[in-house]
Amino acid sequence: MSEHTLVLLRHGESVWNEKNLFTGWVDVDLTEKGRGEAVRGGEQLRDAGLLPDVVHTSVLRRAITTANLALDACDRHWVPVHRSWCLNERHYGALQGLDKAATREKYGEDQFMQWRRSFDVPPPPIESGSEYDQTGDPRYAGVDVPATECLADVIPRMMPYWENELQADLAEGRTVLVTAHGNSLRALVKHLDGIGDDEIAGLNIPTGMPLVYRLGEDFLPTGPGEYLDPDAAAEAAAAVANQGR
Ligand SMILES: O=C(O)[C@@H](CO)OP(=O)(O)O
Repeated sequence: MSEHTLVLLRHGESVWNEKNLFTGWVDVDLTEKGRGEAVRGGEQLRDAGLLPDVVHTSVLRRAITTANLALDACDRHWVPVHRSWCLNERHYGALQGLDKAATREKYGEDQFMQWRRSFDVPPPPIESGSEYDQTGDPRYAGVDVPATECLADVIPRMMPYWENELQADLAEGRTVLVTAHGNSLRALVKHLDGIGDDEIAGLNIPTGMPLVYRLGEDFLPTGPGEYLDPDAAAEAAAAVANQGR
C-alpha cells in the first residue's frame, strides 16, 4: 500500500537550455517558454489533486522560479520552502558555458556522451577564478564548491538529503514537491527506480513535467514513477537526449 507521495519537477526551459549551452551551477533564468512550462506543471498538479504541503528546491534561480510559478498555479504559494545546494544541478566543470553542438563536434560523439550521460566520467575541472566558477559565491559559504561533477559525485550529496530531509517530510504525511535539475533528479530517480550504473545513461528528465512517485513505508516506490502527461514527457525527454545533435 502506498504511504507517501513525492513529486519531482525539473525546472522549466532555461535561457541556456534554449541556447544549447552546458549550464551546471551557472545561475541562469527561465525563458518565457520555461515560465509557461512551470505554470502548466502547477496546473497539472492542481488538476490531479496533488497539492504539495512542502517544497524543496536547489539554490539556483531556474528551480526556485519554477517552484514559485508552479505553486502559485495550484494555489500552494504559501507552503513551507526549503532550499539546498544538495539539489543543485551537477557541476559541469570546464564545460559550463560551452555550446553543446560545438563540444560534440570538437571532441566527438563518444567523449561528448561520456561527459553528458556516463555514470562516472566527470568533465574536465573548471579553472579556479574563471568566469563560470562559483567559488566565493555567498550562497555557497561553508560548501566545498566542486570544480566538476559526474553523476556518481552527485549521489553522496543527494542521498543524505533524501534520507534526512525529504524522508522526514514524507514521514509526516506531507506531499513533497522537489524542484530541481535534470541530473540531480537523475541521481534520485536512479535510486528510486533501482537503475544500474550503465543503464542510467538512457534516462533523460524533461523540463517542467511533474513526475509522481507513490512510496511505501520503506520509502521505496510501490510502482514506477508516472508523469502526469506521459506522452508529452516522452517526447520532451527524447528532445533532451538529442541535445547537441
Ligand atoms: O547543461 C546542463 O546543466 C544540463 C541540464 O540542462 O545539461 P545535460 O542535459 O546536457 O546534462
